[in-house]
Amino acid sequence: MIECMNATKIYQNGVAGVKDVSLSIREGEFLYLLGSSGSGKSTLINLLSCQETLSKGKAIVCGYDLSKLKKKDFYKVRREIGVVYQNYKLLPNKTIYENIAFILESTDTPLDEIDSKIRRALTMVEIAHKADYYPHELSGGEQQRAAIARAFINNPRVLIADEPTGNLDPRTSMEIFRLLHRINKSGTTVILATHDQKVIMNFQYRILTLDKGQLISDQEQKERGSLQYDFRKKAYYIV
Ligand SMILES: Nc1ncnc2c1ncn2[C@@H]1O[C@H](COP(=O)(O)OP(=O)(O)OP(=O)(O)O)[C@@H](O)[C@H]1O
Repeated sequence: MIECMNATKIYQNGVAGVKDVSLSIREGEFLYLLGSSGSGKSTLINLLSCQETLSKGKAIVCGYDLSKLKKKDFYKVRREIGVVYQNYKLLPNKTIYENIAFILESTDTPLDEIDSKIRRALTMVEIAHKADYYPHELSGGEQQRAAIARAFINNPRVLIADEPTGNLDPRTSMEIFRLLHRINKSGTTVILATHDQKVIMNFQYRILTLDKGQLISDQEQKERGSLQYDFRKKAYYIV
């Protein structure tokens, strides 16, 4: 589904956002992208979702070779990849419903399908009753659910979440993690970037760790159990 071979991004100021990253992500995987601030998580996400272009190396995403893809065809990759951001990026002057409709209208979805698609997506993220609210009228967790519904509305093959719980309390964060896992169970590949190394989820997962733009480890965990949050230790753990 995603293959990177020495993928490198050098910004105009000479800083390497990511350097010689090689990895392979299979369809349906749930994986964490860990790394401290500045380690290159957002750069890698922006490369994979065609928000940035490669400086060197190769990346193949959903069958598209990004090193050869023309700018006019970037939308083909973007429709396969939904991205969720820490600060939600919802349009403030549109209701939640309109925020999602905006995406569907720009992809030529037939008008008679728009309403049912939006209702289904909002039901999936459990905020159907807030469809006509504006973003500022929602809690952080609800706004993130709306952002997930928006990213998911075109059934992308990959959902990438860049620090989706950075602004949320632990309990709400856990609800968002559970939601992402539900989405993964339905077959979507999920990549969750975070610098919170204490986050541990309750089923099979893989952790890629970046440091100074380089991939320094790639581990797979097969542990299963149920997820608990320890408020004293401020950590998630499996029981
Ligand atoms: N547009 C840019 N121009 C120049 N340098 C950049 C740009 N964006 C990121 N960088 C640099 O690239 C490196 C990786 O940044 P990146 O934002 O990918 O890290 P990150 O792991 O996502 O960090 P955080 O967790 O703080 O969001 C950093 O040194 C950063 O300063």
